[in-house]
Amino acid sequence: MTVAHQGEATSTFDAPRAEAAVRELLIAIGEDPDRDGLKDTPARVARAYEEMFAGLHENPDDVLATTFDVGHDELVLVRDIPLYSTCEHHLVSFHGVAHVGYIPGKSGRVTGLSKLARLVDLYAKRPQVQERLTTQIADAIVRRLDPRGVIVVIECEHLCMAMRGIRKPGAVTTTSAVRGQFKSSAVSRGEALDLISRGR
Ligand SMILES: Nc1nc2c(ncn2[C@@H]2O[C@H](COP(=O)(O)OP(=O)(O)OP(=O)(O)O)[C@@H](O)[C@H]2O)c(=O)[nH]1
Ligand SMILES: [Zn+2]
Repeated sequence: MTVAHQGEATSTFDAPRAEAAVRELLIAIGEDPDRDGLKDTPARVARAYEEMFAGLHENPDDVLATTFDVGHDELVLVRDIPLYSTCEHHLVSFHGVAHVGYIPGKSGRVTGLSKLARLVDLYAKRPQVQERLTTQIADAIVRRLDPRGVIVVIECEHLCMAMRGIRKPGAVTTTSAVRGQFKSSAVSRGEALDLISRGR
C-alpha cells in the first residue's frame, strides 16, 4: 500500500483489518478478547487509530491552499501549538508543543493562522519520528507559501522513553528546522528563537 509521506494522500483506512489486528494483539498479550470489558475494544481502537492516523489520508498542500495578500513581510509566529503524535517505533504517543514561524515572501501573501496549526496536526497524525515531523511542516510551508524564511521548533516528551525502556519521564526532546532567512541570518534566527522562548 502506498502511503503519503510528503504530499498526495493515497491510502485509505481499513477498519475491519485494524479490528482483526487488535483482536489478535489482545490474544497475543494473554488476554481474552471476548470478555465483557474487551469485546468492543477492537472496534474502539480501530476508530481511535483512524483518528490518530487521519493525516495519512490528507494532503498537506490543501491545508495551505487559502492565502491572503496582506502585504506583511515580517515574522508571523504561532507559538505553543499543542501536538499529539505517535512514535513510529513503538506506536505510543509523543506529545508537546510546536512553534511555527515564517517570513512571507515578496508578494506578502500569508496563510490563515489556524492553517499552521492544521498543518502541525496533519503531519502529527501519522506514524512519526519527531525529526521528520519538524522537517515536513517546514517543507510544506516552503512549498506552498514561497516565504523568505521558515522556522519550526518542536518540544516533546516521548512516552516510549517515559513509561517503558529507559524510563525517563520529563525528558524533553527539542527539534528544529530552519529554512531561507532563518538559516542564512543568525540575527533573524536569534530573534525568532527569542520570541519562541518568551513566557517560559
Ligand atoms: N530520533 C528519534 N528516535 C526516536 C523517536 N521516537 C522514538 N525514538 C527512539 O527510537 C529508538 C528505537 O530503538 P530500538 O533499539 O530499535 O528500540 P528499543 O529496543 O525499543 O529501544 P529502547 O527505547 O532504548 O528500549 C529508541 O532509541 C527510541 O528512543 C524520534 O522521534 N526520533
Ligand atoms: Zn518510541
